[in-house]
This record gives sequence, C-alpha cells and structure tokens, in this order.
Amino acid sequence: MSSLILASKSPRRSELLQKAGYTFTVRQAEGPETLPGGSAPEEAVQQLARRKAEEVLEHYPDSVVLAADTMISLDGRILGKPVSKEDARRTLEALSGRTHEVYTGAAVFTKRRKSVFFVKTEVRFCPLDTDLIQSYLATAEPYDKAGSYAVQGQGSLFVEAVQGDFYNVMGLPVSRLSRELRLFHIVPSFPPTY
Ligand SMILES: Cc1cn([C@H]2C[C@H](O)[C@@H](COP(=O)(O)OP(=O)(O)OP(=O)(O)O)O2)c(=O)[nH]c1=O
Repeated sequence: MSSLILASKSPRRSELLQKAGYTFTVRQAEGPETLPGGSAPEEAVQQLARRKAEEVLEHYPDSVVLAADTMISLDGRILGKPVSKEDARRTLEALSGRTHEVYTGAAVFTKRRKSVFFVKTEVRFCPLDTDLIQSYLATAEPYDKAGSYAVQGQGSLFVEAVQGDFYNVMGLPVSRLSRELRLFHIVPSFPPTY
C-alpha cells in the first residue's frame, strides 16, 4: 500500500486529517500560488490544488499525494488571504450581514490516477460592528486565512449559519475526501481506547 503525503503547510489541514485517523507525512509545495485570472472560484481552487499535488508528486512518485486550496467568494468575486490589515478590514466589512461561499478544491494524485474535486459551503455572517472588527484585526487570526477569518477560532463570533460541511470551511472536506481516498486504498485507522 502506498503512503499518503499531505502537500500543505496549513496546520489546520494536518490537524483535520490526523483527527480523522489518517497516517501521513507533510511535504509542502514551494511554487507560487498565483491565482488563475478570470476563473470561477471552483475552477481556481481545483487548479491550485492540482498544481500543488503535481509538484510534490514529482518528488515522491510512489506516494499518494493530497493537496488542497481554499478561497471564499462574495457576489462572484474571489477573496483569498488578506495582503494587509486594511485588506482584511475591507473583507470583513464586505462579509458583514451577508452570505458568502467557501470553496475548497482537493487533488489526490498518484502517477497512475488523478482525482480533483471541490466542495462548497455557505456561511452567513451576522452584522458586525466596527469595534468587533477592530479587535479581531489586532489578533493574528485573520492573516493566514482565506476571507480573513477563522470559523474555528474567534471568527466564530461572526458566524450566524453554516450550510454544508463545516470542515470544508477550515480547509479540508474530510468526509468527501475520505470517500476519494478509499479509491486510492487509503483508509483511516480507529485505535481502540481500552
Ligand atoms: C475561511 C477559513 C479559512 N481557513 C484557512 C484554511 C487554509 O489554511 C487557508 C487558506 O489558504 P490556502 O492557500 O488554501 O492554504 P495554505 O496556504 O494555508 O496552505 P497550503 O497552500 O500549503 O495547503 O485559510 C481557516 O482556517 N478557517 C476559515 O474559516
């Protein structure tokens, strides 16, 4: 059976995969994350996931390589990670009181078989007051996250409703992914606790 490699520097992805019971090693892709201009979010996340998986598979051709990419979309406009505090502020103000979509694209590659898919989750934010946004921007939380918030952290204060897979918002649609990994003979283990 081939070993699983997670091609990601995201600590959230590692944590989710590990908690689901998978054994894997982490080897991150080094190439630039350039957004394919003009593409729809579902295309963009799948393309970036594919690129990261391809890069790492070149170095580990006998492994099963998993890569992912997460972006959010508001009114058809893609919002990735913030480039500055002002950018994060603008994003959170735009998300306030509205529903946006979170897309995660995932690629599972071996040299013989390649599978790419995406999962969409809708997130509705409550109306956010300026003080709350200001306090949040003073923390480290928004800056390495798509959409400038972490649903699993203090960003929970913003979230009114989630429709779809919560874990997809954190960066990995674990359940859908597990069905895909099974096709590559990668299954989680369930260690007994007695
Ligand atoms: C919306 C949202 C995003 N995120 C995270 C998931 C991803 O790690 C990150 C989006 O950036 P990505 O570019 O998808 O991932 P990454 O750069 O962290 O890691 P790599 O490319 O090496 O795989 O935002 C949260 O943790 N919580 C959230 O609520």
